[in-house]
Amino acid sequence: MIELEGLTKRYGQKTAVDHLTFTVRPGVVTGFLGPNGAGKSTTMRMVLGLDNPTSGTVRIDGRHYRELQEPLKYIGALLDAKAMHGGRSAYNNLLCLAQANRIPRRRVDEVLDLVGLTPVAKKKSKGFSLGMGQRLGIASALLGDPEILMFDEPVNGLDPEGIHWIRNLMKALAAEGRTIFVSSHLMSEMALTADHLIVIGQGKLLADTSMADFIQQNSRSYVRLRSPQQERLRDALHAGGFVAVEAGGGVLEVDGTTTETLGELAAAHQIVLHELSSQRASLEEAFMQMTAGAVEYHAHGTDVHGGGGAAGPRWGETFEGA
Ligand SMILES: Nc1ncnc2c1ncn2[C@@H]1O[C@H](COP(=O)(O)OP(=O)(O)OP(=O)(O)O)[C@@H](O)[C@H]1O
Repeated sequence: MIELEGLTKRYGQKTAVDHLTFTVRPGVVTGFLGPNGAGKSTTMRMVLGLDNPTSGTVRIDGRHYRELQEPLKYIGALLDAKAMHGGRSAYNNLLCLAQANRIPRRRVDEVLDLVGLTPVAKKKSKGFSLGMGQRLGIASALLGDPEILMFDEPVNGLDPEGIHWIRNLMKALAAEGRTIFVSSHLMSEMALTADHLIVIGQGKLLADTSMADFIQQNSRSYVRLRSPQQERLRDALHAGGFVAVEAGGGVLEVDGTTTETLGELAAAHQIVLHELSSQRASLEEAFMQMTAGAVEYHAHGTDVHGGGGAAGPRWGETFEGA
């Protein structure tokens, strides 16, 4: 378990992390989400004692990182995959780490096998592709067989096969009862991986919620209808107490109902339908719209939020306790 209490980090005038209080629990994958510059990496560095908080505390199973003896056996982390010694082989990188932490040599072979790097174990890591580097970083995180694992943007720059592999690995580690904390700025990726979400924007906690609740609250579902008898359809919907919104191209959208209900309503009025479909707005869109007010670095001259802009609802207005 990782527990943050009022965790704050200031760099001069800049508050990178602002009174964060939350708990990362075992047995599930917890996604740590926020736009670029939200403070995710700074938070993770403080968890590992690599940065000192300005105020507040962070505890790993009740203790500060510095109080842990042989910390790799408690918590493993992938923060910067390039942190490895490029002139050493993958095997020697891991062996040095193992020896410094009194971890048996055979564990090096085990983790190399686990991440699929055995065939290139003797190759210098500076020649590794981004994906191989990520795998080596993950091998080092797993070396001490820790109960807690933390990954900072692990799928950055990976190909689909690599992304799939990391996703399944994290799920499998959580299923073993471990605490998995993984950061990303991509909602779509988190939706496939995480069971729980912590969302921050400009260093502040915006949401601490289960993925199921997040999806339920943020992905609008509606029914799409098209008919050559649009006027009659609109009247029938209105008479039935439904609010139909015109979406252009002869399409009507109706919230809060099902295709079954509307199909039967149309049949009862003998209205011909050319389309009757259930739709769900993308979670990525909802995330971008909701974090719009907390985005630090906007692209100039383009609307990076696909029209959502800062007018969308803000995080924290949607979630209690945020
Ligand atoms: N050493 C530092 N000195 C000054 N400012 C810093 C330092 N480290 C981080 N910051 C600032 O703190 C803020 C949070 O940065 P951080 O890297 O933690 O965000 P992030 O959520 O991990 O972003 P990204 O998704 O881009 O990696 C940013 O505004 C960043 O510029």
